[in-house]
Amino acid sequence: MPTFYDFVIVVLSLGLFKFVGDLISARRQNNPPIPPGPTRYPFVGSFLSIPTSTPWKTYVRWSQEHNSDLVAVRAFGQVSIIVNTKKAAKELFERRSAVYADRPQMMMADLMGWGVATTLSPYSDQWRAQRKILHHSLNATASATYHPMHLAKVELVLRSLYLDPEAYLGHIRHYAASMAMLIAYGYDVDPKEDRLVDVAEKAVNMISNAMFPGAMAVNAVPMRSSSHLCILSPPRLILSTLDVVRHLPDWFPGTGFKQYAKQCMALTTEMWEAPFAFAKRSIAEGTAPPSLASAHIEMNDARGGGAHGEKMIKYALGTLFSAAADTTVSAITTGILGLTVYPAVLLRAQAELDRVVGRRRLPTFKDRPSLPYITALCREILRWQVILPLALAHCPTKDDVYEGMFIPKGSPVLLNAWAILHDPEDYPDPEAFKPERFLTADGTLNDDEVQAAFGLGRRNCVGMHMGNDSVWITMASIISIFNISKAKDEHGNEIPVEAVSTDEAVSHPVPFQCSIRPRDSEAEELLQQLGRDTM
Ligand code: HEM
Repeated sequence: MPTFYDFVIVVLSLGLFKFVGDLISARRQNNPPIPPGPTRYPFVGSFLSIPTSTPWKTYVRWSQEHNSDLVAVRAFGQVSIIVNTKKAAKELFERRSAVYADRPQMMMADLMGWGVATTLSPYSDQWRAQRKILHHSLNATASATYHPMHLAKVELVLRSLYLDPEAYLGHIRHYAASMAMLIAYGYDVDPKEDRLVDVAEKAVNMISNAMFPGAMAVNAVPMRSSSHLCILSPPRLILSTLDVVRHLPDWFPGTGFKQYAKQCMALTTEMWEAPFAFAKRSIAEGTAPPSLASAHIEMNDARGGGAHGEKMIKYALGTLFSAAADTTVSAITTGILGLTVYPAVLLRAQAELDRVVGRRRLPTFKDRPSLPYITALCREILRWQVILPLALAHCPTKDDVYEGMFIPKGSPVLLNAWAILHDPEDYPDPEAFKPERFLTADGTLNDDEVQAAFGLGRRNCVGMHMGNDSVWITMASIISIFNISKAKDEHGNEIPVEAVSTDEAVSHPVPFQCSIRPRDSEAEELLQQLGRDTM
């Protein structure tokens, strides 16, 4: 990881451009004021106030202090805007979606090999081509065709939890990775150790760390505009700065980040290429199982899409794995955390399952309409510990004004999904894990599908149906078979569990211990039956 020295060098070099930045922003003097925010000092602006830990909470506080839906951080001439209310988020990301469909481009993401991913691509033909492939493969109807795969993989999760409950996180990781790899490439993941999964997980971790505020000073150098970590604005000027920084030799002080980027680039290259090469090889050998890769390669060949079309498929499917696996793991782990800390929720969920499904079989997707409490529980998981608390940064393609506040073209605009999903007006007692908040008085589901957890507007999550399916079937199945509670130490005392999540772009519960045991002999019998069927 880069050192503090890297940080100082990059910040100082950015400062050199402050004067020119001011000149350019003077052009905008006639515009309304930017949204309020923390005190801005000469030269650094509000750089020193940018929070590095749970920033989403600090942004809510600023929003309340200034009585404003939007707050802004201004540092070294660059403005980043944070959208903290549902009203403003709907207006900007949904009603003005054509303006807010772009992503800020980070030099660091590009150096790490992530610039081609659907998630981080600018609003461009490349993004449209990849989004079309993913939408075709992940819309509600397509996602329903993966239900049998979910059921088979969830049985493996249950069996693994039975045999080795302490390693629950590994079992969940295996489930999420194997679903994504199977759907995308027809590739069956090795449960013990799998090179392709290992590589992709490491690459995802590296970008998730690099995108978090304060994690990587070089994020301060944007490529085309910037992200909320990226601190300077005038694009052309920055490009020249970027060229200097990017091409400095590795021994040059302050360029430690390049090593980090190089390590990641090796991983991302393998992540894009290796599984796709596997799919192509199996097509050529006539052994390819049905997968998105084989379907899209066939369609691309039929329409003469050539090498460019194939590249789009490769990046779209590589993105599928990287976007699906980590988020799904975080959601399911959050569910286990919620049940560990709130035992009454587990009992109510088990009662519903017992009434509707009984004890002699596992729940299936067909039971979903009759299990509103389980669905409410899954919504509460996504609301309670928001998985991407600040979603992914958008940026406007032209200058804009919201309620008298100026939003400069190209500035990173962040959806504070955490703020929206923890607004006490909509979610009283927001820190508590209460699935019933999604039920009406007569016990049916209300119409709040926690959209903000999946982002809003044209760049919202294209995999939300598959994400919801994964969380729902895994939670329903685990709850129907296991009791989950706090683990005990060697003296029989409960080990306390704190519901805290990590400071990353994709936030995960901080590792915690829990006890996962079959509910009773009936559950154990069912588990043994699964063992016989799946061995
Ligand atoms: C519970 C699980 C998931 C959560 C909470 C989640 C959340 C999100 C969020 C917040 C965004 C950013 C939206 C924005 O910028 O406004 C996003 C984007 C995205 N997600 Fe998900 N996601 C989940 C699962 C998945 C799955 C399973 C897939 C694929 C199978 C997927 C694929 C994507 C892609 C490709 C994007 C980028 C969209 C774009 O930039 O056009 N996600 N997701």
